[in-house]
Amino acid sequence: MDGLIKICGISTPETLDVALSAGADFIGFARFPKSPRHVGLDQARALSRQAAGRAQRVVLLVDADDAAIAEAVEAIDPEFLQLHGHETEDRIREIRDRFGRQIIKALGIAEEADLAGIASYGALSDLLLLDAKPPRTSGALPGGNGLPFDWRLLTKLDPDTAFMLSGGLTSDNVAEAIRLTGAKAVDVSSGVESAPGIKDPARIEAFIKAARAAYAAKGQ
Ligand SMILES: O=C(O)c1ccccc1NCC(=O)[C@H](O)[C@H](O)COP(=O)(O)O
Repeated sequence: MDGLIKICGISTPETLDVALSAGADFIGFARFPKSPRHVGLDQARALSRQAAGRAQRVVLLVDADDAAIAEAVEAIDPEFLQLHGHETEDRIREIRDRFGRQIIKALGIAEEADLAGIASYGALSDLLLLDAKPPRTSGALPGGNGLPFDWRLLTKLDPDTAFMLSGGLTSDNVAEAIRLTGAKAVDVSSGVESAPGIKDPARIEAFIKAARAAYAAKGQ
């Protein structure tokens, strides 16, 4: 896992094309109706076909039941399921075994104590996503809030810990985030948007260019 970039919350063929052409490694499709990035099944099916073979397709789910996972898997045929809720270790095992897809488990980080979950969730995940904890305000989304956490917390981790970093990343701060945390994969949503749910082609290209340059500077 080296030098990877995920663009999350893609919902149009035009912005998908920009992300793929700019070299995104992962494309995330949100299946969470409260999200401004939520995609319907038919829309997701078409976008997934467009991305097939060009990037890893990720379905983002929040505490989804089996029926919701099954319909997303049927429509999108994703390589990865991203679990962005309060899924327990047992539930993650069950989802992995039942649906046979690679797992990205998101873990919210706000303070040092939150790092405790990294070992156990990391062992159950193909990729562990370290994201900012959502704000406590009512109606806040579980992710995609454009808020960074204190990246210095991650400097306490064993340097061999593999994780994907997200939360408030932009083309302006992604190089510093990679340099400081040693992240070998980064994920962005709000930072490549002009408004919630509206992806901006120029920001997608700028983000991918900045992340690639930062990885290259580290020889990745
Ligand atoms: O993006 C959403 O709308 C969303 C909704 C519910 C749960 C997770 C969500 N996004 C997860 C992601 O993978 C985002 O890329 C990640 O949280 C970073 O978001 P941002 O800080 O906006 O870049």
